[in-house]
Amino acid sequence: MDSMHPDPAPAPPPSLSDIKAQVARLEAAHKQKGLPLSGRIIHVMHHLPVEIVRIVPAESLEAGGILSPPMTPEFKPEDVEAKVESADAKWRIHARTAHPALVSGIKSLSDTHDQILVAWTGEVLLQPDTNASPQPPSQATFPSIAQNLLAPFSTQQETLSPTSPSVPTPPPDESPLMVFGGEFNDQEKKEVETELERFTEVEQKFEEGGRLKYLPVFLPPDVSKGHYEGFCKKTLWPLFHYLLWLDSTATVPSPDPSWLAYHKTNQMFAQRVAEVYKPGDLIICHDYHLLLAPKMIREALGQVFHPNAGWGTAHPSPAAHHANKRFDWDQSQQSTPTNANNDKSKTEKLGGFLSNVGSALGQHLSVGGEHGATPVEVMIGMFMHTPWPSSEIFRCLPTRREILDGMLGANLVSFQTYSYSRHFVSTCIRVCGYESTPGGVDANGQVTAVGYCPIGLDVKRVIHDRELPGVIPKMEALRQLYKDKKIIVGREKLDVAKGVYNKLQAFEKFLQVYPEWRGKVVLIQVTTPALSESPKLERMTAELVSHINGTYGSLDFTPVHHYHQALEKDEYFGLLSVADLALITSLRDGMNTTSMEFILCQDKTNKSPLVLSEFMGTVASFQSALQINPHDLLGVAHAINKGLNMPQAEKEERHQSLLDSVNGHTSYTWAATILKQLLENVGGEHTAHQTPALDVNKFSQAYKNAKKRLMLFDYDGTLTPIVKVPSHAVPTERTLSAISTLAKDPKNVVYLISGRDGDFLEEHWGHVENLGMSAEHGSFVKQPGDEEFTNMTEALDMSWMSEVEEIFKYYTERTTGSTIEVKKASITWHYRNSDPDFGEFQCKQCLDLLESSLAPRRPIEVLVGKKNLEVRPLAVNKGEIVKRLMYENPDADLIFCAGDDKTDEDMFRSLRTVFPPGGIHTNDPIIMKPPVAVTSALDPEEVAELKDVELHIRPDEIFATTVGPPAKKTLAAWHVTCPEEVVEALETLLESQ
Ligand SMILES: O=P(O)(O)OC[C@H]1O[C@H](O[C@H]2O[C@H](CO)[C@@H](O)[C@H](O)[C@H]2O)[C@H](O)[C@@H](O)[C@@H]1O
Repeated sequence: MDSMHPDPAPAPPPSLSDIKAQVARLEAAHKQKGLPLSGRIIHVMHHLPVEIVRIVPAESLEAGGILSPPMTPEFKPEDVEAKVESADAKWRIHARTAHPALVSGIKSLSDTHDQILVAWTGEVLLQPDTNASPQPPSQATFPSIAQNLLAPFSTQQETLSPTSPSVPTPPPDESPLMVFGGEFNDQEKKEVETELERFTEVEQKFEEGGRLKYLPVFLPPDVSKGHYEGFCKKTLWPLFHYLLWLDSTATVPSPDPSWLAYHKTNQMFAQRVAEVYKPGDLIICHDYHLLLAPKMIREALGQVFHPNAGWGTAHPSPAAHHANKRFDWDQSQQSTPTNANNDKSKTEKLGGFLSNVGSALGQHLSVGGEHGATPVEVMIGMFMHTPWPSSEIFRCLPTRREILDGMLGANLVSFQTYSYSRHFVSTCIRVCGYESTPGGVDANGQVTAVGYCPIGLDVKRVIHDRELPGVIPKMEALRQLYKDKKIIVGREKLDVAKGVYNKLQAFEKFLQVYPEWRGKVVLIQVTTPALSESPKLERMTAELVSHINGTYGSLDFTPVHHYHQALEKDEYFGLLSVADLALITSLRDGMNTTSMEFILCQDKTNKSPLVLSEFMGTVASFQSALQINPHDLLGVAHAINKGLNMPQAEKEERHQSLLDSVNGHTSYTWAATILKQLLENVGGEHTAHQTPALDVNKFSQAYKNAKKRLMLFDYDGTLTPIVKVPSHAVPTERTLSAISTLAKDPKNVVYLISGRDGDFLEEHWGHVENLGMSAEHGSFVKQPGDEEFTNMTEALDMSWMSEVEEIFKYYTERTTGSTIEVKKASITWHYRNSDPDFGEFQCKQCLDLLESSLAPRRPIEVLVGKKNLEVRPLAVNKGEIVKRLMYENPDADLIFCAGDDKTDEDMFRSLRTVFPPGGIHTNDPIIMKPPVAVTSALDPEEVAELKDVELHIRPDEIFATTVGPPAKKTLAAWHVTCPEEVVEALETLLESQ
């Protein structure tokens, strides 16, 4: 390895067939366990891999109106001021080169799955119908490198080249294209949908595999512009590429209109997904354009999110039931037009159907199918194609929380590299206070798995392109042109993050420190315009090129050839094939496909070395490249020299290892792996089991019917939200009032069962009449009406407290912000206010120490709480207190018990374990023996006098309720999402009596 980077080299990749077999096994296992997978995947990505052209009669374009210039910089607005008058539009669809790795990856899953691709139409181009048949683009339109050789920096129109070797791609007409700047009416939307269906039918005839349907999202132009050119390119892109401070425009206005467009776009995508979703579909959202989509899709599908507790299911309404008739693939296939005559009616049917479902979605939507059926888990994956920055960078984003919560709506978030995934986890911990667990990011009990898998090339396509008949002549021409010279090649967008300027500086340094190479090496640098054109960067680049050429060139020799234009395929692959070295110096890049294409092209020729920036996703897989820090110009110069002098045997060895990596991590293996990762993270214990929302009506009815009720409440996180400082967690008036009213009712026995000490409980709850309290996890109990707490630990050895306190002190001194809460019979170490990562790390260390050194020889139990570690006597816990209360109140015919954290699970367990294993089959009472919490405080003689009691309660009269998301692992039978909902449920209950 030539440099340091944080990513481990990936293990040799499994073959595509192995991954696909794993996918099939996972799907079969899920189905067997009752998860009804539909066999469909809905992909959600920014724009369709097509270009939509609207053909309008030439005479219908006239000055002024609704057109706007396309994003290509060479377009002049004055050329395109025109408007459309005729409704008689026709459409033409072309394949387009957009994200070929992603698109080929998606397509490769069509052999096993029916797929839908939900994406924006892209800018729709307008073309006057001159009745002229389309002309293939002539060579003259795009001057070749050879023709351009001595031309200075120039700007040329970018070519659109087909993505697939076999798909028919009508060449662009030479008549000028303009962008349709208006909104689509319903008729036009239907027409575009029909054309897309027709296009995909044709496309699929040429491609292997199954069906992939394109479902366009029609964004109003101001929304699509604000979304992409605005928030995506001006805010997210610089942020994710560490360019925040390089561009003064990164200062975000407030409110940021581009954020509103981003939000709106994600919402429109989510609604479009909801229109076609069927229970059992897998949904995969792609890239930074759609970070809010996972959460919004859940919302559009009727799941509700609570910031403190994750996802729950919205209560379905009759409208929802009606709307739950889903878009059916086969039905839509039947209505796929087969000839021009029946196109219209059938497409109208489809369009009408979609818009009906869409409007119903505007109200409520249940994802569970028929009423009463168990809702099918909504399964969402998200893949980030760009880098993910350090949390220190990400936290500058004003909308950071919304973005993270949006992404965490997914079951899985996956990245290109391990280090991006690590940054993401750390960001969730630092920005949101969520926790990192072995399963992923835990957002209050809702776990999102975090993975990584580098994307690769569509190797078949590149091999095909590399062997196009036009490539060899281009290679020969280039060799002839640069006879006796070494060729260094680079091809990037002219975007600061791509590091072209640094590359030129490093090349200059190389010529400075290795004078022997002067006149013997050329750098052919091709750049394509970035969307956010930076005239400053263009100018600086041009100036530096002139400077290098002026300094190191001569009348008949130019060391740097810079072409700011798109290349013809032949030229591009020819150039990659003949090069003696590829130089890629990105300052930050999610992945980089040029380096992979270079490796594939070199397989047929020189096996030339690759000099690669260590700040790119690719680098982890390319250990055999000459890895460089692009900021270290001298280091890059040395690497160039090393590469140019490399012995052939070493070149071949390095090349083989790079080639193995390219062949092992293709776009196909990537897509199959993402699918596998998603399947590994759905239908599990956490996600498949959804604890139902507390049925308040049922609860109220049972409460009304009951003659005696046990009402048991945990405190922190149940009756009051978790806050930073423990002493600030005080009850609200509403909470006090609800609990006081319950406690006043003679039919009720009401207890707080808390980890807090008696003093705290007394201070805030002591005035509530008839309220029982259990403090410090059952170490102290105060019966309703009593004045004092009884110490249940009196007889216990408590000498361990000072030892624990010593250990906690050690960690407190070393963990800024952490504190110790010493109670009477237990002790808590809090790290909520410490650095989140470090606090968690220290907590794990401390836990290890306590469990390995103290717990085996002392009568203690160590509990991991909410950003705390607690140690309490082994003999007491909240579960024992619950048993004691059941024993003391055997005639109770309703029990409500609410809690939020792990210690409260002891209560829920006790409520279950009093019933015989295998359930109750008769009306016979349940015999309960005196529990430890009763016997431990008594002499043996007193114990002997105690009797078993008969309980008459039935499981459905017990409302064990956890506070947290439905997917939380719990023994409770019901859930509410937050403390406010506990109080609301009590208020509803009291009002209904
Ligand atoms: O059994 P509980 O009533 O839920 O009490 C458990 C512990 O809660 C308190 O700590 C937790 O809540 C604090 C206030 O919201 C929060 O700052 C802290 O991070 C949480 O861990 C309390 O301080 C402990 O003594 C209790 O044992």
